[in-house]
Amino acid sequence: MTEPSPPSLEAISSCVAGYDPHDLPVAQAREFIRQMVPHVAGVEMLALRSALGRVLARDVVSAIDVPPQDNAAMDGYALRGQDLAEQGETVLRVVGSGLAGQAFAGRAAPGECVRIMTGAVIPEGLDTVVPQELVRREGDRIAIAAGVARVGDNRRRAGEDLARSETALAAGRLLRPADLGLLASLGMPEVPVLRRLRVAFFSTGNELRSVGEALGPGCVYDSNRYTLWGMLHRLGVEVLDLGVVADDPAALESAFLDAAANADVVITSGGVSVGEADHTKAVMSRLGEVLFWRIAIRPGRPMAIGRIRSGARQAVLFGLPGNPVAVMVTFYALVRDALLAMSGARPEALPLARAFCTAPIRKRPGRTEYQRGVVAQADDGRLQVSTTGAQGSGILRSMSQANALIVLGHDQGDVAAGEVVSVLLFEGLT
Ligand SMILES: Nc1nc2c(c(=O)[nH]1)N[C@H]1C(S)=C(S)[C@@H](COP(=O)(O)OP(=O)(O)OC[C@H]3O[C@@H](n4cnc5c(N)ncnc54)[C@H](O)[C@@H]3O)O[C@H]1N2
Ligand code: MOO
Repeated sequence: MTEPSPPSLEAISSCVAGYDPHDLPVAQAREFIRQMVPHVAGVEMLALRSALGRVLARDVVSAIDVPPQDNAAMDGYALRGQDLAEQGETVLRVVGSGLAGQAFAGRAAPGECVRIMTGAVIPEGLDTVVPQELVRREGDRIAIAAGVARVGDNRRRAGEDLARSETALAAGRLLRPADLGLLASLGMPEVPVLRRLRVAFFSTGNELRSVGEALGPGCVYDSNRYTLWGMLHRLGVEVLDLGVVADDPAALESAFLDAAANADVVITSGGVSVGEADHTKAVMSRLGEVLFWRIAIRPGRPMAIGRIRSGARQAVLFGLPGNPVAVMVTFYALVRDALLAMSGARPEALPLARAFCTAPIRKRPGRTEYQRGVVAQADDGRLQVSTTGAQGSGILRSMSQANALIVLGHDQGDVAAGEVVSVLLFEGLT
């Protein structure tokens, strides 16, 4: 059997309404990429802790009730709700006690109750737990005032967290700390996850020097491999750093072939604009099916997208612009979700918060802008945002100082002080 060949880039572009490679709105670029990227196959079983940040390969269905039995939510006394008097005091005899992991073995008759601790199984026939703070104890009796307890209080039901046969987590879930705990609560020592996506990356440009090297005249240090490494690492993909590649056709070709032979995705930075010195675009085109877009985005206008072949293998290519902020913005706006989808994860839209601007922002309609912002809580409790200052796409400091991206939509014009905008917060709890 042969694998069906993926649709050509031309076929995909004809399916994306409003596709214009010379001025491509971000939404259309994202839709194109969504249709283009294949998904990894291959499942491995991992010990629970090793599965953090990995993609669940199959639905996990609970084989047990969690909790397995009705149990107490408070330290106090388990009783029959029916015994609670509507008026006056209810007086009950204490006939034993139940601890978590050591249930009360006897039976409590009407008019009797059992001392119980949080997590202990509620004895048969009893249905209500009254916290000890609400009870007056005298010898082997307790007295409860009318109205302080109702039938069913503080009873945690069997299966109320997860019922047997219920889907606990669906395939495609990117496993977070709570998920590891949930799987552990089902007693699962191992979990099936998809293999990690392999992403190779390198920087192009003769002016680039690696950290630790001396800077010659006209040279700059290569920062893109560090931001890219960080963003990829956080996504949980396997990263393959192929270094800095000189702007030389043979060196570029060998780097692309190496990358495509060993990875599912190749990400480069630099050499995708209109400059004369660059061989990058020519080599990309020779080795695969590659489009050179001009996206209606700022920063990050030029970008190469396509597929590169190495023998029988084919890798998806993202040729990001060289400017350091453009690399990060295009990664978050266009590449991140694609890598998650390729990894088999169900895409979850990044949460956009709303904040008011402390100062006006200039914005031209007809492109999506991602300005670097600092979000803080204003005195009235609302979120406010201000830009980090100069927004040039070579000013990486703006990204480092920011704690959010201010996302100004395609049709948005100038923003007035006090106007509310969308912000993409960098840090979350997950
Ligand atoms: N005439 C035009 N010039 C430019 C255009 C345009 O449309 N017409 N677009 C500009 C935009 S927007 C961008 S973005 C850049 C993208 O150019 P390239 O992708 O070809 O990138 P380079 O020219 O190689 O580099 C741009 C800039 O970034 C620095 N750089 C590159 N790689 C790294 C790295 N790994 N670490 C740190 N800095 C890096 C490089 O030194 C350049 O300064 O083109 C504009 N020009
Ligand atoms: O699109 Mo470029 O990234 O602004 O400099």
